[in-house]
Amino acid sequence: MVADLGVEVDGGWLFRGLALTVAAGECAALTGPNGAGKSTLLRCLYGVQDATEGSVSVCGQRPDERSTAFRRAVSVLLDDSALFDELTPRQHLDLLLRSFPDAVADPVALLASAGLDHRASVPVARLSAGQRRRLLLLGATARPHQVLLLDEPERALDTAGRDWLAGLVEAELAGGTAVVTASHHPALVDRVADSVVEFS
Ligand SMILES: Nc1ncnc2c1ncn2[C@@H]1O[C@H](COP(=O)(O)OP(=O)(O)OP(=O)(O)O)[C@@H](O)[C@H]1O
Repeated sequence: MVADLGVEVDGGWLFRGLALTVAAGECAALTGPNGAGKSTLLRCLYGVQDATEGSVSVCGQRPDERSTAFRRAVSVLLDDSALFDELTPRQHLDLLLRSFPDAVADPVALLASAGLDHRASVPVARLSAGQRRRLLLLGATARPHQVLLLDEPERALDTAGRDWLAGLVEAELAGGTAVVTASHHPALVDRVADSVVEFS
């Protein structure tokens, strides 16, 4: 995935010499303090930020979020991932599944799995932060992908939501997805992840 990667910010190295390889069905967790560079690495992997040095290859491709082939291979939940306030969870999933006709997913079952069935027809603007997070995670996992990039997916989730998230990532791994996640969630870092990259 990455070799000898370095990102320089304001004349100093945020990180340098970073190597990371994640095989299909494996999960790498990125940990470390706020501001250490975890989100920056995820942005480099999705092609929305350039590294200063080193190489990045995801699914054999140079990351480029404008490339249809890349977007079909790599799904993502980043800091700035957003929803349409006026659309309902059901409308979001219908829209997504229309965009990816080969996605095998039942929106009713998906919403129920995330505990959102009773909020399926409520505009997103009226959902709680945790409910919006659950919908973003459904969106990221329902579309076709081989690689899943997650930035602190546990944010805003309650205890049950965090358990659901851990199960969701485990199911992704069982299905052969390669997962890279920045996380402070012990279940993801200590139990689910196959490797941990500690930022400092
Ligand atoms: N292109 C850039 N220009 C300016 N500053 C940048 C750039 N890329 C990253 N940074 C800075 O690098 C630092 C690392 O940010 P990043 O969001 O990657 O940290 P993080 O480990 O994900 O933190 P958190 O745990 O708080 O989410 C921040 O201070 C950020 O502002």
